[in-house]
Amino acid sequence: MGVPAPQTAARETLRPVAFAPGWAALAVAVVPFAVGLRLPPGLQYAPLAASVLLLGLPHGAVDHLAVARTRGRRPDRRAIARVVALYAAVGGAYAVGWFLAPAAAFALFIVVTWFHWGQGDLYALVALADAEHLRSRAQRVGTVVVRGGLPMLVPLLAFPAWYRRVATTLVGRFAPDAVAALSPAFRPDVRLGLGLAYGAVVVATLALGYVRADDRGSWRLDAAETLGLVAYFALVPPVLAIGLYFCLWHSLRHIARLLLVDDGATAALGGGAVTAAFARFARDAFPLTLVSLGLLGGLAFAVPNPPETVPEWVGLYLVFIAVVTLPHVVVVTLMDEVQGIWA
Ligand SMILES: CC1=C(/C=C/C(C)=C/C=C/C(C)=C/C=O)C(C)(C)CCC1
Ligand SMILES: [Fe+2]
Repeated sequence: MGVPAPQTAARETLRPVAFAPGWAALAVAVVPFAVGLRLPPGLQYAPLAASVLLLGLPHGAVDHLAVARTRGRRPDRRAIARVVALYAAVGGAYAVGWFLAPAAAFALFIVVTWFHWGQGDLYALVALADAEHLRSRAQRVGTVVVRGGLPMLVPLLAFPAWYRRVATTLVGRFAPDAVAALSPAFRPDVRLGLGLAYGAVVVATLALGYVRADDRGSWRLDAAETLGLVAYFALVPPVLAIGLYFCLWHSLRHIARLLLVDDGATAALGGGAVTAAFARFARDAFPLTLVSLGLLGGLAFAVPNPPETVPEWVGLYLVFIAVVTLPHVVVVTLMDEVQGIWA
């Protein structure tokens, strides 16, 4: 992938900012659980709650500008209107789907997040970490399956009861009994089968990358992150694990990507002004983050069983995230296309 010259310096500045906080936070979070301590459940919801304003929700609130910028254009009214229409049509249809078939909508949420978080990490590897070991499209598809499966499948294998509880909370805003349709996914034999198939894809993808690598530096990074995340999602209870990962891993990497298509931010980063670049992002993301909060409040009134407890509010928030993630994935896939991430 060709990187335009002004971006080279910006990328150098951004790389540690995009990667290090995620590595550090996840490594620290593993420690108490690895030595057998427990954290109060109230605390475990904190990162997901914080994601409403910090990094998480805002990382998608620049979608209306992102496609045009990725194409090297200034986002004009028509470009913004197209993205708003995409959100209304795709997000709107999926929101209706949650009311009509909540269990199926939940299953789709997991599949879509699997793809989306996988594609986010593929970008980080290819464009930020210069992963030259990922040469073919097959390897890149394998990497998306591997990286997305870490947050979506490993918790199902390690913490099925938590997973079911969260599924029940989301589906329960609509139809409490509907969650029974998801029961097969929690059966030990089904989980074992999924775990074995997934393990085979992890081993095959990493082995192929090892064979194809000239200089093994980027392969080592890929393998270390993958195995580190297996340990992380196997040890840290999922609400906490996903809350931290969403903010400091997925969203931070995506914000770094957004800064690299914003000429003003790229210029600031080229001069080492990291804070100024992130301030530009915050300014761009602010209006639609506010709109999102309004829509989330509206959703709370619209669902048959409005949320009352913190876990139920977090469940409703996740339904809202699901609805906005589907159009967000279309935007990010267009960015992938323009930037040749799957080449
Ligand atoms: C919290 C949680 C879960 C699901 C979280 C999901 C699916 C989050 C998706 C977020 C997205 C798509 C953000 C946008 O980039 C699981 C896996 C059921 C396990 C239990 C805890
Ligand atoms: Fe995202």
